[in-house]
Amino acid sequence: MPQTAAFLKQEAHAHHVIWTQFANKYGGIYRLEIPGHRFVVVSDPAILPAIIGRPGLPKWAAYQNVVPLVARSKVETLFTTPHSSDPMWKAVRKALNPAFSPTAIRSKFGLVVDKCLALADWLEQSGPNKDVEAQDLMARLTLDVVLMAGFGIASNTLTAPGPVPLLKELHFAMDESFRTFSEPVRAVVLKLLPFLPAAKEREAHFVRLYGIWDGWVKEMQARGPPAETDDSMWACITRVRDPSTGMPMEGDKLQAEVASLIVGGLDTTAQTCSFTLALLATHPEAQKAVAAELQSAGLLSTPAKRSPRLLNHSDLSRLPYLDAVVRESMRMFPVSASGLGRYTTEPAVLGGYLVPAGTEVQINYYAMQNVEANFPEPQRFQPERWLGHPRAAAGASSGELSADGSGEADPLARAFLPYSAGPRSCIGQPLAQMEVPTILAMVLGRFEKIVSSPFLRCYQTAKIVQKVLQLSDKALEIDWQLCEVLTNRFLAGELWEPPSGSIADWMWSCTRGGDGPENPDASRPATVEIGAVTETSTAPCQEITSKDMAGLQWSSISDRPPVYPESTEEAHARYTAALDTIADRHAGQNVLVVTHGEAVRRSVARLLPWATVYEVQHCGFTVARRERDAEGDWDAWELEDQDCTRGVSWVT
Ligand code: HEM
Repeated sequence: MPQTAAFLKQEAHAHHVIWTQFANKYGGIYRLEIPGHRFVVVSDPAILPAIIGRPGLPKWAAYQNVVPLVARSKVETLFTTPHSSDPMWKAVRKALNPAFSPTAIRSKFGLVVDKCLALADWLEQSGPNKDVEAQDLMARLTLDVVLMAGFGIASNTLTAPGPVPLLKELHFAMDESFRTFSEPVRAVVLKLLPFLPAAKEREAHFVRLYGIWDGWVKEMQARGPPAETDDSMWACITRVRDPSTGMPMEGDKLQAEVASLIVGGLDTTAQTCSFTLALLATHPEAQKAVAAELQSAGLLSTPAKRSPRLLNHSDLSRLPYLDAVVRESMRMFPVSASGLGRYTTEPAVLGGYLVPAGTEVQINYYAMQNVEANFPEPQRFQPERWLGHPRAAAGASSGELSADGSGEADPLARAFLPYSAGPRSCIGQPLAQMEVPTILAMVLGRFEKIVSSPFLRCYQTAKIVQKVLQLSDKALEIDWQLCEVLTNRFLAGELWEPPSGSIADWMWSCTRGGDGPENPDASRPATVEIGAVTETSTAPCQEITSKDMAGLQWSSISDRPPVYPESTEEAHARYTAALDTIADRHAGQNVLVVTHGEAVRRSVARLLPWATVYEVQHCGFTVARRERDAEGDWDAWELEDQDCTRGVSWVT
């Protein structure tokens, strides 16, 4: 254990990264001294059984810093109790087991799906141009899930916009808890001088937080004793009896146990999802592989099948690539990045070194999962490394740890412990392992886009398709760059005005109800066939009502009309540039572009320069795709083979 370092030089928030650099340099166990603390930092999985196996080392004192998150007084919870030999800890853990049994978790699957659908609505209503904070949305979703699944409390934060009081107060309290450690003097000053504004503000936050916990406990108590068959977390907690008194839990202890399950199930799961989404957003090839997997399982929303079948529980075991993505994300960004702390009450031999009593033993899971020794090219997001390593074999899912640390034959699984292992492993792991892939499969499978020319016939076609595919209004964008060439032949000159007000005031007034060049098919019903569904609109040129207009949105990239008048060549260049821009803007999505025959003809001619397009029927379509190469650059566009049933035909 050769290393002594000055903690004060380290950036507290990034210490897991710095400690990982030390692990790369000094190995799987090293000593670190900071004023008042003597640490041993461990990232060698072979040493873990002596630390977190049975009986293992007790949790270190810093766990007490999180008690104020869940209770005003000093009480122990499942999470903070130092020793796994503690009779009360044993009683709580045992009582809670039924809440996390396979049957119980399976019964909550529908709830998670419902919450994901609420998230889908939220995102669709926000539209593509509004930035959303993924972590906030995931925290809302996981809060709604853990409150309802565990405690029967309807929080519905995904249907109520605005800040969520619990999240606000909890995150303040978490920050305070961290500052107790990183700024110990501040904590003492605020305690000694309660009249300081900062101390008063702090107190007000905590009062509100305890008020929320208290309110929920009272709500549950008001329901009366849970039924015997009830295996919710709340029901299980009410069955706990203190081994020393035989009495049920009450007061702060009861509140703290409830609150720590909610806290345990919240940011952990939410951050796992948002890290995974961030990694997929920055690795389009992986995103595409997930989409392909979802598609082959019938779970991806596509223009041809807008509403995929609803995810069912058995799908979760049939999505190996998504599972690999989640594991890779949890490897790179374990939510317990800063490590788990234990301490030695007596001299202990760890990794061949004699560690004196009173040493803080820090398990650095982040390092363990990010050092070259355990994972080749650890900085690379490589879900493929997990393919062929079944999840069941992973230490993370078994929660077990062999006595010598070598029991796990799979070397990857052996060094992958995002839920920890042994008796103090995450009790919520079965719930999280169902929740995370469900959320991701539903989020990644659902979203598609329609971008339409603003001309009435395109808009109406797009509207019909949108309805058939059950897309929200916000999924339909109008893009000026897709409109037909702007010459006198198509637009009556006297109607030309830049779109200062409603588009209906000027553009559609020249086409509404008429049968001139804008509406060659005005008298014919428009029929759109998508998959098995056929939608017929009997009046393609009927008036657009203000209700239709309500959800209309202009594409943020091309909300200005093209120059007028423009030459045919200018219009051709515009169509093809527009397609590229739309594709870039919606990379990774299936986008239906509704435009004019001439624009379709030009686009096909650009992709197949040797071909002559001889027919583009009304509502004819074709499919273009492009892929990224290994460097992340786009390959050339490819057009799917000609299919005469689609109404776009060419000869080569
Ligand atoms: C992706 C999601 C999750 C991750 C990565 C995660 C990770 C962990 C880890 C690493 C520990 C060990 C902590 C230590 O020894 O210091 C732990 C413990 C714990 N977790 Fe989780 N957790 C997740 C989800 C949940 C959920 C959904 C719940 C409950 C609803 C939960 C409740 C708990 C509790 C109560 C403990 C303390 C167990 C004990 O000491 O007996 N966690 N979790």
